[in-house]
Amino acid sequence: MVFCECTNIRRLWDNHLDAMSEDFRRTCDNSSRIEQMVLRDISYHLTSMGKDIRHYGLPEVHLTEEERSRDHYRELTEEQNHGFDEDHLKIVETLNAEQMAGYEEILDHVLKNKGQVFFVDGPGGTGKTYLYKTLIAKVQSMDLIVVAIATSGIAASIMPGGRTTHSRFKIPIKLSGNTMCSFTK
Ligand SMILES: Nc1ncnc2c1ncn2[C@@H]1O[C@H](COP(=O)(O)OP(=O)(O)OP(=O)(O)O)[C@@H](O)[C@H]1O
Repeated sequence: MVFCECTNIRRLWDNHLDAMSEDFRRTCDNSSRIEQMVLRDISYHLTSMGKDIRHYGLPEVHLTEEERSRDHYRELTEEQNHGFDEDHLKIVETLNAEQMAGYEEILDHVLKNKGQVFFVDGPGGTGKTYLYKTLIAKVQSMDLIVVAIATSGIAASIMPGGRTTHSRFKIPIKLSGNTMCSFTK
């Protein structure tokens, strides 16, 4: 629906509604409520890719105002709800001198609200992710938002709450001169 130019989405809907309803049928036996559940699920995924289900000619999805505004601030809500691992806070006690220097420098900028780009470099296995983990936990423990992103899925998956850059910032696959990302400020 998002990346291909489907000519008949309504037919896709008609053909696959039954299969898409399968999980929802376990908890509900009212067909119109099940249909709404499927639509909400599709809407959820479309919103995460910067799209609006109302533009696809599917049956109307009944979202409350609260749900609509929640979806609008969804990235924010997601990042706020990650929670952090208490054990990761303790990592700071085990950092080596170089990791600690990076930790203190980066955290100092966070605490003083000073914008800065840091580039943490080192051969594989020297503790970069280890450092990120404790930094992420520390900043989240202060009720601040951390957007943990990486260019590859594997790198993203080893960071707490990590997402690929393309997914988090909704970077379009096809880029042109006026392409824009879509991320809630
Ligand atoms: N200061 C430390 N004390 C104890 N263990 C550490 C320390 N720093 C790193 N490690 C451990 O070393 C291993 C490699 O660290 P990590 O995965 O953070 O490296 P990396 O630099 O991110 O590697 P890569 O570049 O391959 O992703 C991990 O098991 C980690 O727990």
